[in-house]
Amino acid sequence: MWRVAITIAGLDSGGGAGIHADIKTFAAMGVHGATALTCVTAQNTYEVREAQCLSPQLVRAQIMAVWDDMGIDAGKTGMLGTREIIEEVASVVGKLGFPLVVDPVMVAKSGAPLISEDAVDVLKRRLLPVAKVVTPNKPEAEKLTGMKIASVNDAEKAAEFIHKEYGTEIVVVKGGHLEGGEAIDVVYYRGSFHKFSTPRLESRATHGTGCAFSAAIAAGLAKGLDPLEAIKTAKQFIYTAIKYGVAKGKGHWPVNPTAWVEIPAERWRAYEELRAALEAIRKNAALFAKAIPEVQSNLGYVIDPRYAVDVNDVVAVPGRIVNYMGEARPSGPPAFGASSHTARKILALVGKDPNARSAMNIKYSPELVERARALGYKIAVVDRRKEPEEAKKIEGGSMKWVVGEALSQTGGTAPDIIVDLGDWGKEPQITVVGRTPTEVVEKVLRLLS
Ligand SMILES: Cc1ncc(COP(=O)(O)OP(=O)(O)O)c(N)n1
Ligand SMILES: Cc1nc(C(=O)O)sc1CCOP(=O)(O)O
Repeated sequence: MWRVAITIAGLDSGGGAGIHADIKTFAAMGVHGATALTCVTAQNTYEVREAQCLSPQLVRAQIMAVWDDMGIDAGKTGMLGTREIIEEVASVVGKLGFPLVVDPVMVAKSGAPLISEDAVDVLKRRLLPVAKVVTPNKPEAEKLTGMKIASVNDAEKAAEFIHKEYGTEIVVVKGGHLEGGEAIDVVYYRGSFHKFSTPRLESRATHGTGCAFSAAIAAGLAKGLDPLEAIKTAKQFIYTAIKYGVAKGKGHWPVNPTAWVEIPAERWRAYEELRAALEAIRKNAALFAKAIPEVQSNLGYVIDPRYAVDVNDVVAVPGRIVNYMGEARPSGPPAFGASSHTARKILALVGKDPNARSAMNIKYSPELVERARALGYKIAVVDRRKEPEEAKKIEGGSMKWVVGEALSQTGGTAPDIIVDLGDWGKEPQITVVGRTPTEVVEKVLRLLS
């Protein structure tokens, strides 16, 4: 069943915070997202240039238009701009009664005010009493309580104070601005404290964190999750959104709410692509068997390089592709993290050429190199005897060195094949490179045919 969540918030023209962050979050969390726009800001990752708010009546009309048509299962507020808008939102939410998460946005990361000074009191006295959850960060909690917050203990006192003073049922004081190796959020709920923590990320991608976090809680509530479950999931969600942030802009980069669904989707796509390519090898098993080297072959495929961190993001064949009685056979179904050499080679390749996402090692022979030349393949030849001792000592250093040498011959874009002439105790090999495993398999087939 579809659930509806509404964001009552401002627009950030840079798309990092405000309603953009909220709607991306709603979509990633699987709820239908609706909007009541409060203010328009001309904003990017480093400054707010202009801001203009709509009339309170128009904000109410947007909420009512959604309510009258599909109902609202939960909502959240972000930038509310003026005291009049806050009063109107408090009045309409109080009447409709859907669970509301208030992100008490006061100042943008760039330092610009997002709410007028005289509105903070209205937010405390009118909006917080009708909210189910409020999610202040340290400076916001300090402003709401008048307390200084320097520790988890202080955060607990502030959370309890906000509940008792303003009546919000659940208070989440976020730990992003506190010191320590873990970012600990403190939750006050029904007389008890709960802590949710994730490792602290030293990331530049923090624009929109408060927006996406509160939207994720609202999405959880809209789906009917227990509030603590909704907060716990939102914490994991925002960790992912920061870790895989959008590396764009001159200031604080935008968080990436879609990483939550894009990464699992990418892994599935990569798995399926590799499976299809292995099927093509099976169909030509006798031909491929001739190309299996002593160390055996592997075929790997990395997920979208924006999300690739290490060998666990490369899908390959566990136990490699072997020559079994004259037929090439994958030893098992594809798995992530199944390859070391091929995976490192691919990671080094995509680090320089984002299109070179797949590779397979095959047996070296001068005839195959000649055939590649005849086919017009772009070829790089690497002499492993020249590999410096330092590269050999580093984990995965050799693969990086081979790829670096190869791409220095081809102007920075990946060749079709890298010919590795081997060294003492190192079998010479050919690595066939392509955008997808299917393309790699096709290139190998052409070489062997
Ligand atoms: C339109 C708009 N709404 C909210 C914000 C706040 O976003 P940000 O500055 O990233 O701070 P957090 O709330 O995410 O901590 C904004 N800048 N613009
Ligand atoms: C053992 C070996 N060495 C290679 C090289 O290119 O030097 S390719 C290879 C076989 C594949 O290994 P994996 O399963 O770790 O990808």
